[in-house]
Amino acid sequence: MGIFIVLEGIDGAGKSTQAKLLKLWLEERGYEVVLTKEPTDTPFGKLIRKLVLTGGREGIIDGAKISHEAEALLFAADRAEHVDKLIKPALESGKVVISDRYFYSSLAYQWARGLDLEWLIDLNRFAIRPDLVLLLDLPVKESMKRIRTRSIKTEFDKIVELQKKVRENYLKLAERFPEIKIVNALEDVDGVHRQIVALVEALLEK
Ligand SMILES: Nc1ncnc2c1ncn2[C@@H]1O[C@H](COP(=O)(O)OP(=O)(O)O)[C@@H](O)[C@H]1O
Ligand SMILES: Cc1cn([C@H]2C[C@H](O)[C@@H](COP(=O)(O)OP(=O)(O)O)O2)c(=O)[nH]c1=O
Repeated sequence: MGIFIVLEGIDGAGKSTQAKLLKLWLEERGYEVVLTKEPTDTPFGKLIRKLVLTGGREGIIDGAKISHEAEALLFAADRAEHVDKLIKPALESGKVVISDRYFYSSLAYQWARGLDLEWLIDLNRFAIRPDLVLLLDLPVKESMKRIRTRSIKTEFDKIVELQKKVRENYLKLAERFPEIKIVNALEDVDGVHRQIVALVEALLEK
């Protein structure tokens, strides 16, 4: 059976940067690595980007923003296919799977939108639990600097408010799910990579 590692964190935490570095580090040590992400690049993921990530401008009914429940169901549908068609087969063939976001994003973000956490956990019960979840944690003001969010003031304040709630949710989830390990994402790229390597080495030694 392969090894399943997930990177989580608020927008701009450094997940994609670290996922690429971790893939290289593992490949240099002879592991076969599949790097993937959620939302995926399948039709499900494309639909999510169209309906959800455009701020719902292209909502199903005359551009109306879709409900948070429908959003959660879309992310879960994308994940069901992701697990069935990519993650499970890759693990069964002994590969290391690194996913940039997974069901913990649904818990942190959709919970921040006011949905019931237990419902969200139930909705994602099919999702196989990773061996290690690397939570890249940092203050929102730093992450916002990194992604240089360009938006009008009111929008920006709303984004910051949401990201603060999401960060708090992730930290609460880390108390509930032992597979989540907190990484100080404030350090420079190499400093964050070194923290991640230490956690992955500990996992590989198990
Ligand atoms: N440790 C770091 N310190 C400073 N900037 C970083 C760090 N890690 C990534 N960045 C930069 O921050 C931005 C967001 O990084 P990215 O990996 O895309 O984050 P995410 O995938 O979590 O949204 C990119 O411009 C990236 O180059
Ligand atoms: C996977 C997932 C992501 N999200 C959110 C987190 C991010 O704000 C957004 C995905 O953005 P991001 O991870 O940056 O993907 P992309 O590289 O396509 O921009 O979707 C959820 O709300 N729930 C989920 O289940």
